[in-house]
Amino acid sequence: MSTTPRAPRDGTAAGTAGAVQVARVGATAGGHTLLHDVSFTVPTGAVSALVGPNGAGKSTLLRALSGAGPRAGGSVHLGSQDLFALSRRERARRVALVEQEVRSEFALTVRQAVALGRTPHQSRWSLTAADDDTVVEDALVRAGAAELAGRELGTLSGGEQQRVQLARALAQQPELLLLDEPTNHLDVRAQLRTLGLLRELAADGVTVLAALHDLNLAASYCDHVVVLADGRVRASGPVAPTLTPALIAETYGVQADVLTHPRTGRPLIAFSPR
Ligand SMILES: Nc1ncnc2c1ncn2[C@@H]1O[C@H](COP(=O)(O)OP(=O)(O)OP(=O)(O)O)[C@@H](O)[C@H]1O
Repeated sequence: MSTTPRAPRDGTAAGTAGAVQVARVGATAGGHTLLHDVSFTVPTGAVSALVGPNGAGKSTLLRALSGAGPRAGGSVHLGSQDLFALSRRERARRVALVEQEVRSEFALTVRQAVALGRTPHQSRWSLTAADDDTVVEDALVRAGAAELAGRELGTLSGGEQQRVQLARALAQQPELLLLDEPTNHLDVRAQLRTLGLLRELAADGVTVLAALHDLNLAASYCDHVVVLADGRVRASGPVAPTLTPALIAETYGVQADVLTHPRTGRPLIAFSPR
């Protein structure tokens, strides 16, 4: 078995079955409303970027969608499946969240940490399925973390930890992959490699939503964008018509010229202070 995702469970073709419909999702913490009736669609077969200024609510939203963080009302459907009608374990078989920080109370090797991604697929009676090791090795290779497999997690650099986090999520074989700033510790080559991998996963049928600060990375690799500000969706849709200079100015308070990349033909954003 490889980390190639499984076919959608309802038997319909990839491209429609795994789209995510987020409807009126809210979140509160510490007496503050962090998300206000957030609604948008994440298409499958494409990589979607979640962008917005610091404090916009991107991490809060990803945690709410995955069930890892608070959610106040609303619904999240993956295809026709209401994700919050599932048990936590069933949801973990379908949804993986790659967070910014690796948290572990135990001294784990990288391979052990990645193998934890298999937990939702293991039964109480037979803890390790025969093909789990293959899935873990494949995930390590695809995330560029194979050479780190024997290292202790706590000794890794930020960029190395980020690759391990991605490998753990791949080992989970999710249908929906949520990533919180998956490139923030990575050098430019590793950033492009990670975004390229996300595109491969999307082409294989995984629905991918990644919070990104780098709007040019989003414009180069993502097909769809959700723009969040002050806990509200300001815009969402295909990248080129959505990321306009006016929207960027209004959302980030900077002047932006949206050019056309001379080689790829995709949007290329040049910034200047207002
Ligand atoms: N437990 C909490 N209690 C009160 N406020 C919180 C809590 N958790 C998050 N917040 C606030 O909610 C807002 C959204 O935080 P969040 O981390 O989701 O933003 P973000 O868009 O991911 O930001 P960044 O780009 O800086 O990572 C911030 O203003 C943050 O301070």
